[in-house]
Amino acid sequence: MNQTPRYWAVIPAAGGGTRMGLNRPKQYLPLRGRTILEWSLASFLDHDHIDGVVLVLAKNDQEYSKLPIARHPKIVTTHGGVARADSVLAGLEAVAARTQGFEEVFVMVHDAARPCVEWADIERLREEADDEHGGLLALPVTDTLKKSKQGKVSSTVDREFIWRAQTPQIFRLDLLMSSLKECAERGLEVTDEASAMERAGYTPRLVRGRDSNIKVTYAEDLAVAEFWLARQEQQP
Ligand SMILES: Nc1ccn([C@@H]2O[C@H](COP(=O)(O)OP(=O)(O)OP(=O)(O)O)[C@@H](O)[C@H]2O)c(=O)n1
Ligand SMILES: C[C@](O)(CO)[C@H](O)COP(=O)(O)O
Repeated sequence: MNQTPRYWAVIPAAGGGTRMGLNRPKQYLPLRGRTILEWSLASFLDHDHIDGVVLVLAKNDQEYSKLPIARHPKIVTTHGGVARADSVLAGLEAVAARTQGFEEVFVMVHDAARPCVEWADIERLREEADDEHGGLLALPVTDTLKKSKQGKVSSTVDREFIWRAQTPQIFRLDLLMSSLKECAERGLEVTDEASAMERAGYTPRLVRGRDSNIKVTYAEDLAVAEFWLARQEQQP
């Protein structure tokens, strides 16, 4: 049994991007000379500690094979499912098939729709959160939070302990797989990996991320992503 920890990335890219309101999945939209997907993959492909990247594509994906990145030796593809969690689980199974014989495998799950993630943040997350609890990039909220009832405020939420979850999220492969499978078996919907780990009793570490690591969800997010990428290019 090889005892050196190994690191893989899983990039779920099987969504349809319905909230963008366009007729193609948002991960293939152009942004500063590349697709959103290529930006989201870039820092993982450049990362020496990451052995491989599993890219999870929709079964009917027509676009990935046309990209130059499709020939990248570090990328393996597989097919996703109906919900994001199904796609992530498919990606984890592909990692498991390629890492047999390694005692400790960590996996970083990162949305294909977060193109502005920075290499340094991926590395900080890897260093700070590689125990059995894992961790995620996240940011404390800065707005006052209201709970609504029929369009009116029912209460104000104490924001002191509220953080916004981002990706990447890092977990031990075996623990994340079993946690996600358990949620699926119990019919529990989870919108990120940390939720599945929390339900299994773990306490993932919150590693401070950046405002720039946005998830491109609505059409207006494209200009924001463009702004952050331009700014990153200007930095030394
Ligand atoms: N069945 C799914 C659903 C989502 N995703 C991926 O999960 C990430 C975050 O999901 P989201 O922003 O919700 O993307 P979409 O599902 O594409 O968007 P929408 O909900 O607007 O349709 C994206 O990279 C998306 O491709 C996936 O791999 N498989
Ligand atoms: C995983 C995630 O990006 C963390 O903020 C988010 O939960 C994905 O949510 P979506 O509803 O699939 O866009």
